[in-house]
Order: sequence, then C-alpha cells, then structure tokens
Amino acid sequence: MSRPPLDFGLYLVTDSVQAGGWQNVAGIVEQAIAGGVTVVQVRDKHADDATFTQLLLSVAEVARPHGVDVVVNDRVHIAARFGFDVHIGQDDMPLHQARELLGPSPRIGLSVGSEAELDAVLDTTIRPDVLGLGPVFATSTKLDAGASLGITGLQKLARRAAQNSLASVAIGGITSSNINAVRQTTVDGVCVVSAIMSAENPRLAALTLSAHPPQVTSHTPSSFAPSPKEK
Ligand SMILES: Cc1ncc(COP(=O)(O)OP(=O)(O)O)c(N)n1
Ligand SMILES: Cc1ncsc1CCOP(=O)(O)O
Ligand SMILES: [Mg+2]
Repeated sequence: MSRPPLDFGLYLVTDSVQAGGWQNVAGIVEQAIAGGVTVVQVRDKHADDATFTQLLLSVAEVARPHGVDVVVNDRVHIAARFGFDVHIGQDDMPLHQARELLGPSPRIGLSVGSEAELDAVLDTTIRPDVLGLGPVFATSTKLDAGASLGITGLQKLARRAAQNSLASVAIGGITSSNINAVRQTTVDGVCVVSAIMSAENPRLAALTLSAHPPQVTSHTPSSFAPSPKEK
C-alpha cells in the first residue's frame, strides 16, 4: 500500500500536563504550527478515552486546515474509529494487529531503541511507515524511555533505516542546543515534546527548532503573524 510521503521535519508530540491541562493543547499546537511544526502526535497518558477523543478532535481542527498530519499515540482503536495515523511502541499493540484494525490507509509509526529492535522490524513482512528512534538523549518527559542512543547510536539506526527505505525520526531530550547534531544524521525529522509544550512562547520555540521556518508574508493569516511583542 503506498501512502503519500509526509514532511516529518519538525514533529511535535503533545503532553497535556506540560500544557497545563488538555484544554490548552490545541492552542499550543496552533502556535507551534505557525512556527513550523509539520506533524503532530496527540499523546496523553492520563486521559480516559472520551477526553482523549475530545483532545484529538480539538487538535485536528487546528492542524488539518494547515495540512499538518495528526497522529494518535497508542490508542489504535480511536485512530481506527476516526481514520487517523497512529504511533505505537514495543510494548503496545503488535504492528500486524494495528494494521488489521486500521486497514491499509493510515500510517503506522513504531518506536525503535536498539539494533535488535531494528533487526526485528527488518525481519517482518509488514513494515511500519516511520520509525521513532530514541531516546537520543536523557529526558524527563518519559521516565521509562530506556538507555540513550547518543548521536552515534542514532546515526547507526538511521542509516540502516534509510538503507532499507524506512523513514525515521529522532526523539528524546532534543532541544535547541543539540538539534543541529541530530539534524546532521540521516533521520527524516526531529520530534520534541517539552521543547515546545513547556515553552513560554511555543511559536518562537518551533521557529528556533524548525529546519524550514515558515516565511511570514502579507498573505500570512493574522493568527500566524508574529504578536506585537515579537516584532
Ligand atoms: C515518534 C515517536 N517515537 C517514539 C515514541 C515513543 O513511543 P512508545 O515507545 O510507545 O512510548 P509512549 O509514547 O507510548 O510513552 C513516540 N511516542 N513517538
Ligand atoms: C515520547 C518519548 N519517546 C521516547 S523519548 C520520549 C519523550 C521525549 O520528550 P522530550 O522531547 O521532552 O525529551
Ligand atoms: Mg506507546
């Protein structure tokens, strides 16, 4: 099944706690998209399914008009119900089962944190659409994230992924201070949580992290123009 390629350039994973509540997430996402975020994954480890669905649809409402893809973290049944893409980890639903539930169209992302996990992906006939490689650096956002790969470990995995025609994104502890080293590897994109969700100004944070910051023109919608204090 061929799914159109995505621009994974700056991939935001949301966190409702860092946002100060799930109701604040869509507003932060909207600002982050104005700063150059290209993909958004909705991740909330505490919400019940009804609240998660409200959160997801509120994010989709601000993201979709800008052509920004929305990905569901973990909850394959909700992604399947609404036709969203999904990201699953090694301890979540198996990839083949997720594909069965989702059907052929939605993209599936899969976490890979070691050479052995990548070996297992390459041994199977059902392939994910993108790999989430990490954690690259230590992170306090995900306490069970496992050992850090560092730039060298990331580059080894990213190169093997690319050699096998698999897209990959890097995640874990990525900030404006270390993003350049991450972008010098062969990953297709960079994921952040706290660097945007905890930022005082999510739009400026995204602008700083973006590989291709959006140009502000006279045609830029006012909701995307810089606020007076940024000018
Ligand atoms: C793009 C991306 N990569 C990795 C992860 C981590 O997924 P997982 O290992 O399932 O951990 P949780 O996010 O579910 O805590 C991700 N979410 N996104
Ligand atoms: C969801 C996830 N998966 C691996 S590390 C991580 C959290 C990354 O968060 P941050 O960008 O704040 O370090
Ligand atoms: Mg998961």
